[in-house]
Amino acid sequence: MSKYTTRYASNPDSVKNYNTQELRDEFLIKNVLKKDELEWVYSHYDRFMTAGVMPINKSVALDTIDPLKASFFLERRELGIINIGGSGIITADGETYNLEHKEALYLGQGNKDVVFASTSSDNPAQFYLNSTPAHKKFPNKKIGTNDVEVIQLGAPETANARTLRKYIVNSVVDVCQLQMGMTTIKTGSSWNTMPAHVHDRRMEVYFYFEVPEDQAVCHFMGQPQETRHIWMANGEAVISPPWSIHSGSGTSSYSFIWGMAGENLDYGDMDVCKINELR
Ligand SMILES: O=C(O)C(=O)C[C@H](O)C(=O)CO
Ligand SMILES: [Zn+2]
Repeated sequence: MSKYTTRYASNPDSVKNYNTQELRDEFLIKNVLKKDELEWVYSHYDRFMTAGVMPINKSVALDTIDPLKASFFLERRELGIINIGGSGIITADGETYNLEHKEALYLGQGNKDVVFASTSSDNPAQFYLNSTPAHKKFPNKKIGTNDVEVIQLGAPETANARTLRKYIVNSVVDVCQLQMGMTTIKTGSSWNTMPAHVHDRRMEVYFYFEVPEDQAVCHFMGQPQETRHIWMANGEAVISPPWSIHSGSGTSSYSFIWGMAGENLDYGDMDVCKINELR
């Protein structure tokens, strides 16, 4: 049986009074990638679910969990998977998908038997998973590195030069509400998502990886005039409520996977904050 914990939605006025530990308990997801098991974080922001699995000694099945009250996990949900490890194999109702490093898979509503495996336990796959409620069945689709939409953002002068890769967006794959992609900060830059933005229409989760040992990312959250920070280590994720900015500055370069869900599928629907008006 897969494990899970629940995170309820919080009011921004209450969050203003949170101390460091309370902020971390509410929004930080530690140690996302679990060996040989799935452990979900079920957020009540848009009922967005986050997990990560490294199959090493055995393959791992996508079991349903009690809060879904569903006979199988994808009965009323869709799932996005990005592999940040070695070669992996995902089977979904008899179809096999081979996912190499930094390839992705979208699984639509209705897939009953889903199993995650690694090609080699010496270099296991590391599957990062986001799932959202779905109202319609769309076909499964593998997103290889050539299918991804790539954009360059920022500049070295403003310490925010980065490459953004859109994997699961509606110009690449048909989805109900899930969007996922990956951003890599270029060497010498530190900032992601600066200028920062909010999108009250959607919540978002950032999963930081490729953070070198002994380095960290300082993630900024909160309403634009009430920001707070959470220090993040490699392999940790953070929940961003719809009312919150989500931006980070690392002590080195790093990558992160962003996943979001909510009212619309318009990636560009963001309310950008003026840098010198942030507080
Ligand atoms: O570096 C960036 O900018 C991002 O990666 C932004 C995220 O994609 C995002 O927050 C989308 O709403
Ligand atoms: Zn965003």
